[in-house]
Amino acid sequence: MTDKPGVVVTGVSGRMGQMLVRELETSDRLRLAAAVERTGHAWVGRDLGACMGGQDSGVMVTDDALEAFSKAQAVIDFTTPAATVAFAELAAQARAVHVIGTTGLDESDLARIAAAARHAVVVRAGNMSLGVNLLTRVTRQVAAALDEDWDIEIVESHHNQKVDAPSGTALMLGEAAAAGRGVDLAEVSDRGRDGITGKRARGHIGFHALRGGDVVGEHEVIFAAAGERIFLKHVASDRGLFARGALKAALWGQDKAPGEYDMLDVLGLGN
Ligand SMILES: NC(=O)C1=CN([C@@H]2O[C@H](COP(=O)(O)OP(=O)(O)OC[C@H]3O[C@@H](n4cnc5c(N)ncnc54)[C@H](O)[C@@H]3O)[C@@H](O)[C@H]2O)C=CC1
Ligand SMILES: O=C(O)C1=N[C@H](C(=O)O)C[C@H](O)C1
Repeated sequence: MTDKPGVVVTGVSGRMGQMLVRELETSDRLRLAAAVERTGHAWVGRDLGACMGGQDSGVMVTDDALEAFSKAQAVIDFTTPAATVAFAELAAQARAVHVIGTTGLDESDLARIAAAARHAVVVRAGNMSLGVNLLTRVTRQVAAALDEDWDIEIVESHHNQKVDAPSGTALMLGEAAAAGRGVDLAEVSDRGRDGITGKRARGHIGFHALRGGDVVGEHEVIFAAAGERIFLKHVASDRGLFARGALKAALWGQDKAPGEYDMLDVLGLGN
């Protein structure tokens, strides 16, 4: 028996799921309690270690999320919006800390997550890295210091398997820029441009998504004015970065009151 908090990894066969398992293997603060995949997935019912190409680990992959969550203190979830909303309700029932990395969540998904957070701790961020979260702070400061003579454009690049755009990180950066300017992002957001779009609207924030190869994640905020430009850029070259951030959040959440938190809270970067 161990007193390390137990973690359930959902979407365990995914890019982030497998990275989380690898990080948990070497963690001296947390342990893997269970591994969840979607019903019908080839890994369900098999030993996780063997599925990942190694020795049997004694952890069987399951599609019974509630049963898995009831054995753990935290759920780390990088899956899909539909799965994440369902898991938020189940994690709240199990009173497990729910760390959400899933992106592409819409307003109704966010409302259901907020409802679940009345009963349990939820930590949600479109990016779990220290660098990006720090970049949101810097973006907000720069946007606050500049007026609308400075056009703001956000460019993101990801691998060719990514299914949502703009990325969760790009939206975090857009929210930060809008907050710095004191405007509502929904009212000034321009998503890509195509055709006869007309001139750029003053004060708008543009988003552009590149997809290709195995790019882990790159984000750039460009402030462009007459005669000069400022570039703020973050490059992620290792998904382990996001997994380690998620583990930190799972541990941080253990003694917190129910509610919704983000990585700025976890990293102590303030709001
Ligand atoms: N916040 C952050 O720092 C990061 C967020 N992400 C986000 O995490 C999500 C996953 O990314 P990847 O791992 O690259 O995707 P992926 O497609 O490799 O993995 C997703 C996994 O979820 C599983 N899944 C889907 N529905 C499920 C269900 N109902 N129950 C259990 N498992 C289910 C899939 O079978 C798959 O194995 C995306 O939304 C991505 O944008 C990715 C990296 C970092
Ligand atoms: O899908 C990914 O891979 C990533 N998704 C997150 C996002 O949407 O910003 C974080 C990171 O950029 C990798």
